[in-house]
Amino acid sequence: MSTALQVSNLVKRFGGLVATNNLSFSLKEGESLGLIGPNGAGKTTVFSQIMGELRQNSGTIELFGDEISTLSTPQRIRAGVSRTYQIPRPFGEMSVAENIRVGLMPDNIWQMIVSPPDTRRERELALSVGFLKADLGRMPTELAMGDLRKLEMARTMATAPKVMLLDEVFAGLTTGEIAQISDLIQSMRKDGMTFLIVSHDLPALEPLIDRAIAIERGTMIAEGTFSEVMNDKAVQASYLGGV
Ligand SMILES: Nc1ncnc2c1ncn2[C@@H]1O[C@H](COP(=O)(O)OP(=O)(O)OP(=O)(O)O)[C@@H](O)[C@H]1O
Repeated sequence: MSTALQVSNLVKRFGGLVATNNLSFSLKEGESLGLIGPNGAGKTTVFSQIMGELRQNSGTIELFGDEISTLSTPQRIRAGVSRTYQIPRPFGEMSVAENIRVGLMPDNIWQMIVSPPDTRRERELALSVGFLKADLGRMPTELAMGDLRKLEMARTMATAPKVMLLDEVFAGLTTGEIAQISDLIQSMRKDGMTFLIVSHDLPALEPLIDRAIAIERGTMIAEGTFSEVMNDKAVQASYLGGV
């Protein structure tokens, strides 16, 4: 199995704060890795560097063997990595269907102008995350947090990623919605999708991952199976310290 994502010796500083401290980890194709750590540990900052929304001070990020650090965010999305946001970021003036359409847009500007929207695929993606047909025309302002998170998933899936970074996809969801998104992630795993998942909902996270890494103040403190990481003394101290 080839390596999908390789993060090596990543460092990110915000002034005097070291938010990512010489962090290295890799994901094999089709693997699902949990990234855990208390509030402020630096999880979202890692996602932002992988996507190119933040530039690392040093270190490398390789996607399927190619260094992607010099690429723009849209170029990285085209290369096959896509993320959801902890705070959903829909286009406010666009409906559910139109938000998904943005993710489905072809790279080529001319194709974008001449191709009609793929409404069948928009509907398919919306239904797969749990929307009803009647929801397609709804505007983000009408959506509850659970629906906004579902829209994040659908928009991310629309870019046809090979590696998906999921940031707190369960926050604010009902038990039923968590089950629905979990089922969706599991079915994508069966189809070979590679995942890096951040979640404070550890019971929901556990069945979705093959391995976990724990970070504190940007530094990796444990790596292993979910139970190995959760039983690690440094991880337990880190969570207790964060309460
Ligand atoms: N743009 C920024 N400028 C300055 N400091 C930042 C910036 N973004 C994040 N930080 C700091 O970097 C550290 C890591 O933040 P980050 O949001 O990555 O943590 P996190 O693990 O995702 O937290 P949470 O679980 O609360 O979402 C924190 O101390 C945060 O205050």
